[in-house]
Amino acid sequence: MTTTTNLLAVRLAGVTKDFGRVQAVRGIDLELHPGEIVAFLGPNGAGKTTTIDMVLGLSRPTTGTVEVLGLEPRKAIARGLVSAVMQTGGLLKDLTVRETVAYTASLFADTRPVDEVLERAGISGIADRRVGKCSGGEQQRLRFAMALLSDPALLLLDEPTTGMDVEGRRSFWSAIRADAATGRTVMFATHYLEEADQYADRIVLISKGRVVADGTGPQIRALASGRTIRAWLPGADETAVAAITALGGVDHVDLRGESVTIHAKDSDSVARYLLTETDARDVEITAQGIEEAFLSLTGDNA
Ligand SMILES: Nc1ncnc2c1ncn2[C@@H]1O[C@H](COP(=O)(O)OP(=O)(O)OP(=O)(O)O)[C@@H](O)[C@H]1O
Repeated sequence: MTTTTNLLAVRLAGVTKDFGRVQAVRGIDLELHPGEIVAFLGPNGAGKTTTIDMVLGLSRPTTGTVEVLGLEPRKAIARGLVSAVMQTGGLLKDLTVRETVAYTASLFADTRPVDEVLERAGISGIADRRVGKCSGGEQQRLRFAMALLSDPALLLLDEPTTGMDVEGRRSFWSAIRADAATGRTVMFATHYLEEADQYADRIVLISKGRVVADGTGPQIRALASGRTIRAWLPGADETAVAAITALGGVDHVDLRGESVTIHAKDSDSVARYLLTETDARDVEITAQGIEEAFLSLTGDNA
């Protein structure tokens, strides 16, 4: 693999991208270090594909700069430093898995051996199978094998497991993780918090074209660790809301009529307060699910 010591794998500085009046990316600053596996997590339309396309040199930012291994993206691609695993296309059904990789290898001057990339992608055992007979997950591992031919320092994957079953997903990611242990930088886009949490070293959460959180899986999950407390609070008004908001660990209070909904890290002290200091009734506490927390972090439950 081409060494990239001390160079950032990816650097985005003040990047925006407009499509006419649509602001797909609204100011992203991001640095990926060599060897990191980074999930780009966000809901539909967050700007994941737009950003990945800029890193791949397929489009240019409206403002700001994108660098890949210290180079302009197109230069990095031309030097074989970057590969992508796309979701669809590019496979001929009648070729076998090995023929597909060998054919792709024949288009380039200098590649890793076909058997080596088949092994790395975990598909040596199905090398003689026709592509048309491969499952969606096997076809994705084949695309991964093709992407490894240039031995890229950076691998980009845009929602690589969409439509795969649980087992397909698991084998796909175990191949990616085993390969990344060699020092390759991997950046992947996903909708799935679970997938980001399980397979990435770092999660960059994006929403509406901006980074809204950046951390390890446990750090992102901690952001999502709150509780929701609902209660009936007779005579509740703005003063009551202010008193609850002032309690430690309360993130958000919403009052509709006399029904109050509180998001808090410390649900016990909120419940204690409601039951001892107010006339609250029907106090109910629920754990904030990971998906619910994700939606509240990305502001998509508004
Ligand atoms: N070529 C284009 N022309 C106009 N608008 C575009 C274009 N490409 C993307 N957009 C818009 O930019 C926003 C971001 O889209 P993008 O595809 O980057 O999001 P995403 O996070 O990858 O979403 P998904 O998970 O659905 O793929 C969306 O509002 C989308 O409709």
